[in-house]
Amino acid sequence: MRLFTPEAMRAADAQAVELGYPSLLLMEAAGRAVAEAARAAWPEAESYAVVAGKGNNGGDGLVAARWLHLWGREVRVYAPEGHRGDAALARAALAAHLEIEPLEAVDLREADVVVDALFGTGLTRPLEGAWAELAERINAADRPVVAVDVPSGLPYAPHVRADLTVALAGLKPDHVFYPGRSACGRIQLAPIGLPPALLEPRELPELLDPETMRALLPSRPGHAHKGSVGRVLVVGGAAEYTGAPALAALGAYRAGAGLVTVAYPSDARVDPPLEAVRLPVSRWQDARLFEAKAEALAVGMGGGSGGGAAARAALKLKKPTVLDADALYPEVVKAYAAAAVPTVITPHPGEAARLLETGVGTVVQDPLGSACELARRFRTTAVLKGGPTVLCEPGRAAVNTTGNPAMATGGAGDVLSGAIAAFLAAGLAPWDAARLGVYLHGLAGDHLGRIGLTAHELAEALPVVREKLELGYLRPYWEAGLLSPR
Ligand SMILES: NC(=O)C1=CN([C@@H]2O[C@H](COP(=O)(O)OP(=O)(O)OC[C@H]3O[C@@H](n4cnc5c(N)ncnc54)[C@H](OP(=O)(O)O)[C@@H]3O)[C@@H](O)[C@H]2O)[C@@H](O)CC1
Ligand SMILES: [K+]
Repeated sequence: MRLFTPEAMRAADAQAVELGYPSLLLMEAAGRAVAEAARAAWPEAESYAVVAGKGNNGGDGLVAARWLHLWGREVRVYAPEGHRGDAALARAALAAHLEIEPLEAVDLREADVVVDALFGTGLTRPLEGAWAELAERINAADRPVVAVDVPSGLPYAPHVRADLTVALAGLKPDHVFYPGRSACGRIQLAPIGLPPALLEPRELPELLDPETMRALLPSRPGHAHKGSVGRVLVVGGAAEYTGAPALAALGAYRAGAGLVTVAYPSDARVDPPLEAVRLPVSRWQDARLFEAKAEALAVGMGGGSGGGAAARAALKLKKPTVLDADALYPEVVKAYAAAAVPTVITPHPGEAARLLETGVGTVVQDPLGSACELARRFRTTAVLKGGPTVLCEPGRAAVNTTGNPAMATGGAGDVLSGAIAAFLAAGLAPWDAARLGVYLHGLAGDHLGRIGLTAHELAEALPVVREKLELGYLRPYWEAGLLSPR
């Protein structure tokens, strides 16, 4: 599954038409899918109000109105004049059954459900005047709202707030990024007949789904031993951050590492898990660091002001490395790129801004663009943490579909770095280790769910959700009937 920009969606649509697929069939499938989704979501509803706009989103609404009417529901339809193309045909088909009232007559008092078909992906600017007023009225009516494709007005304000959004053909940024996502309510993806080949353009970001992630899980052969399934060296810790390396070690073990060694300054009271090998060093150039048995490293967590020095020392091992927190300085990450060491960097927006020498606001406003700039500038796999976490490496990008705001808690990032390092150590390429680590970590957060969860619990939940994934129990959130994780 890919994340479609409105332009990419239009391009797929146009390609289907070029291949000979009649565009009216797409609109018919879209409108009917909306009607079916509304009927399934509110089976008791008898009366509907369909508020349609002047473009194809409105056309979809007119098709939905016809089907709801044919199924015996009470339907009032409000739409402006002047539809063109397929929307005009949808209007003609509806007009054979029902009177279409002007938008000035909108009355939502008798409606059990409101269908919002004002604007979809063709919106080019914020709603104003009468259009803005209509969106506000839909919200004020306090009725269940089903949005056609996207809640009208997004990504700007004002916009409709829906209970159910029927995403047509593919998911778009407002179904995935905030604030759009919180205005969508439940999200249901409706295939409308586009040929599957048009729905997987490789240049668009991938939305992580359970099936793809399951295929990445490293296998555990019967003759496995602790030295054969991936050993991780965690390098970090400082006087004031003693928990971070311990949580990274726990994350690595809970993601399946065979052996974890934790190297930390001997004057810091780091307390690694009982199962870890301890490597207190009085200086980062200690020879024992370079002899540590590990196939991958997690570096920088809780490193404080010594994080850069720790990362420079760890670079000498020349092993695949996750760079986090106090290792995330431009000169450090550039040194790894220059040494051609495979890296995954895991910044939060503040650290990403530091690396890109820009403001946090810029990063938050365009997470995908920022992650891709990090990947390009530092020749690395970039994991930009957030809601949702996005990933990029030169030539490809992905958006995570698991996780929730309860995971905004101290130490959660350390667990993630440890988990990604465990997958690197198991032999996965940086892109696969990063995607799998991020996906499982979010899944652990969704499994725990409640605000107040701790990083420690996140690590503990990793084997539980891994098993669910392995057994094929999971479905992507956009499949019918599933709640989007906020
Ligand atoms: N595979 C697919 O993708 C399929 C997509 N389908 C559907 O098509 C939808 C996209 O349809 P669309 O392109 O006609 O755009 P839509 O959102 O109806 O609005 C366009 C109109 O709004 C206007 N306008 C813009 N901003 C405005 C503003 N602020 N305030 C006022 N007016 C504004 C703009 O004109 P403008 O004023 O900019 O000249 C234009 O007249 C998509 O979401 C899906 O529902 C399906 O039918 C089948 C297959
Ligand atoms: K809409």
